[in-house]
Amino acid sequence: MNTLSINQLSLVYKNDIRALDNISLRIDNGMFGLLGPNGAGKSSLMKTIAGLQKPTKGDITFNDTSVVKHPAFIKKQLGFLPQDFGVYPKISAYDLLQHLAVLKGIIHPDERKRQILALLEKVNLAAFKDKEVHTFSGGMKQRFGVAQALLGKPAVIIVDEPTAGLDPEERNRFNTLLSEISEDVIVILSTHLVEDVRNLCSQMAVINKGKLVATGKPSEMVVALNGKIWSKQIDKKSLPEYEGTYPVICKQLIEKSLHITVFGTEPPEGFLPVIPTLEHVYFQKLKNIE
Ligand SMILES: Nc1ncnc2c1ncn2[C@@H]1O[C@H](COP(=O)(O)OP(=O)(O)OP(=O)(O)O)[C@@H](O)[C@H]1O
Repeated sequence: MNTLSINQLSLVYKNDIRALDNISLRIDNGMFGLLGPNGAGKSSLMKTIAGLQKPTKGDITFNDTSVVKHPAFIKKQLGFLPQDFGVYPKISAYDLLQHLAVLKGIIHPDERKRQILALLEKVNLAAFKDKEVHTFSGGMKQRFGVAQALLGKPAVIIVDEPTAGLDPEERNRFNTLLSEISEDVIVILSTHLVEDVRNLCSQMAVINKGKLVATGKPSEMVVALNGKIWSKQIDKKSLPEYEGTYPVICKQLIEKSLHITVFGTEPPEGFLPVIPTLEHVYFQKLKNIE
């Protein structure tokens, strides 16, 4: 079992932006979803976990070794799948993996070849090993990204917004691949797609403005909202009035009419009960509605 322990972590950039504010989290094997709006601090947290930048305060330990004091320790055991690789060199998928494997320190040629072929098989790209990666579809590029992240058998894999720009079928295939991988390692999935976290992650955290606003098991967090979510179709003009009266979690246009969802321990007048979803949990925590 691997354990990543984040202890009272703060990060203030040179421009005085407090990107992380006293975050404490424990992450074990399996898929961990990191949710938050743009600018919440997700990338800052992932870069700090990866040992790419030092926090201003606090510590991160991976299997009891400090990542802050010994960044090389985690770097050796980490696979990173960024949102976008930028431009690919004009070489085949196999040759690119070869090159990246050397950079990762897989020095033995036979071991390198064995790992690369096994990974191409795993991500379903074996038939395309001689094709140049820049000719791949979005989904194929993401699967190639998984293959490169898995080189060297990492114990921690960080994926940043991996399904952005994928069509639904590619997204499904990619998500299945991620969940297969996460059985024996830590996979941290940073995203703003609540549905992906619901489908894939056994643990999650919500961060907002650098602060941890919630952490737990998605299924338990949803159950905790049972009997507390209510919805009503309203007239657009009366929205400000409703917003002034009730803790509104979300607003949704359904077939051109406006529906509002509110949080409440008692049923509000004229509202109907709604089965809670992780999206309700997300907005409730972001808006700090109790
Ligand atoms: N290198 C940097 N120097 C200064 N400020 C930064 C730096 N990187 C990020 N920030 C700021 O820190 C805050 C958190 O940014 P971060 O990129 O970690 O958020 P995020 O949750 O990953 O957002 P997104 O989903 O948009 O990538 C933002 O206000 C951002 O402008």
